[in-house]
Amino acid sequence: MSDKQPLLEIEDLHVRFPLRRNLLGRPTVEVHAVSGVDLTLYKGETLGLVGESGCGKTTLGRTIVGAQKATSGSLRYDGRDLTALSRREQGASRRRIRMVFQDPFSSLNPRMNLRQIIGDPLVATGEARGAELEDRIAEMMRRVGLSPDYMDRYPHSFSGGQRQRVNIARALIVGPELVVADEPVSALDVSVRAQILNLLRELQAEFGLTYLFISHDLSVVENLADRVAVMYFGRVVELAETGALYEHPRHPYTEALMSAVPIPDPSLKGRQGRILLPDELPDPSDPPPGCAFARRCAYAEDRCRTGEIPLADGARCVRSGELDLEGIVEAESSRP
Ligand SMILES: Nc1ncnc2c1ncn2[C@@H]1O[C@H](COP(=O)(O)OP(=O)(O)OP(=O)(O)O)[C@@H](O)[C@H]1O
Repeated sequence: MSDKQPLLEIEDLHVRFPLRRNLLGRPTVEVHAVSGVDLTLYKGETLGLVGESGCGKTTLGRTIVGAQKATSGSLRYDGRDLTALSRREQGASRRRIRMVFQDPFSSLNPRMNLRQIIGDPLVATGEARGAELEDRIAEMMRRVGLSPDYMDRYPHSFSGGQRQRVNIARALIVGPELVVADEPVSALDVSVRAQILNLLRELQAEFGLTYLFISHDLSVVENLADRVAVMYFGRVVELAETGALYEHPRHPYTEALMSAVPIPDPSLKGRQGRILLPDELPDPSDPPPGCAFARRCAYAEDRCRTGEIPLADGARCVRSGELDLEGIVEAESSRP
C-alpha cells in the first residue's frame, strides 16, 4: 500500500430494499442488504471484499459508485460527503469512481460496437469528440490489450476475456481514481483469469488506481489484495492485512471461510481442516436477534443468541473480540 491517505470513508452505511409497503407507502418488510458498514479505502491500495453470496457485497459496491441509493450513513470521497452533493457535483465525483462488472456477456450492449461502448462515457460527459475521441478510444484499447482495428466490431465476436478488457477500457477511459471490480474474473475460464488479473495489476501501477475488489474466490483475493474485509449478513465482521487475515483469521466466520481455501503449504497454521458451516444465511428481511452468525457458529454462547451481543460484529464477538494477537495462534492450533 502506498501512502495511507484515505480516499473513501464509509460510515455506518445502511442499504435496505423495501419488499412490501403499507397504504401510506412506508416499507413494512425490508431486505437489510447492508447494515452499518464502516470501511476506509486508502489511496493506491487494493481492498478485497469477500463473503458468501447474498451478504451484500454487490449492493455495497453499487452504492459506492452511485448506482444504488444509501438508506442512511455517509460516503466521504476525498473528504467530501458524496450523499450531500448536488446532482452535478455527484456526476463529477462519480467519474472518479467506476465499476467493472462480473459478467462480460450481459454487461455489454450487444447493439453497440466497441467504439460506442468504450467511448460512451466520454460522449456522455461531452469531454471529447471527433478525432480526439477516436484517439482516446484507440489508446485505451491498446492499453487493455485490444487492437484498435476492432473498434467497429460488436461484443458477440469477442471471447469472455476480450469482453472483460472492453469493460475495463470503458471503466478507465474517463480517468477514475477508484475502481470497484465486482467479481471481474469469476465468469472467465481459469486460463484467462490470470491474464485479466495481471492487466488489472498493471493498470493499477500505471494509473495509480485504488481498487475495491469484490470476490467470493478467496485465492484470487489473497493474490491481489493488500487488505481484506470480510462481510457477513450486511456487515464487515473482520478487516485485516491480507497475510494476517489468511494466516490468523480472528472471527469464526472468517475462520470457516479460510478453512475452505486450498493451501499450497499444509504446514501453515490456521488453514487446516475444513469447517463446514451449517444452515444458510439468515433471512435478510427478518434479521435474528443477537449475532446473525450465532446459529452457524461453533463458539456461540447463549448471550450471542439473545441479543446481548449484536449482529455479527468482529470487535465484540465472544471469540474474536477476546483474542489478542499472541492468543490467536494457540487458539487456531487447538481448534477441534
Ligand atoms: N434490488 C433488490 N431488491 C431486493 N433485494 C435485493 C436487491 N438487490 C439485492 N437484494 C438482496 O440484498 C441482499 C444482498 O445482495 P447482494 O447482491 O448485495 O449480495 P452479494 O454478496 O453481492 O451476493 P452475490 O455474490 O450473489 O452477488 C440479498 O439478500 C439480495 O437478495
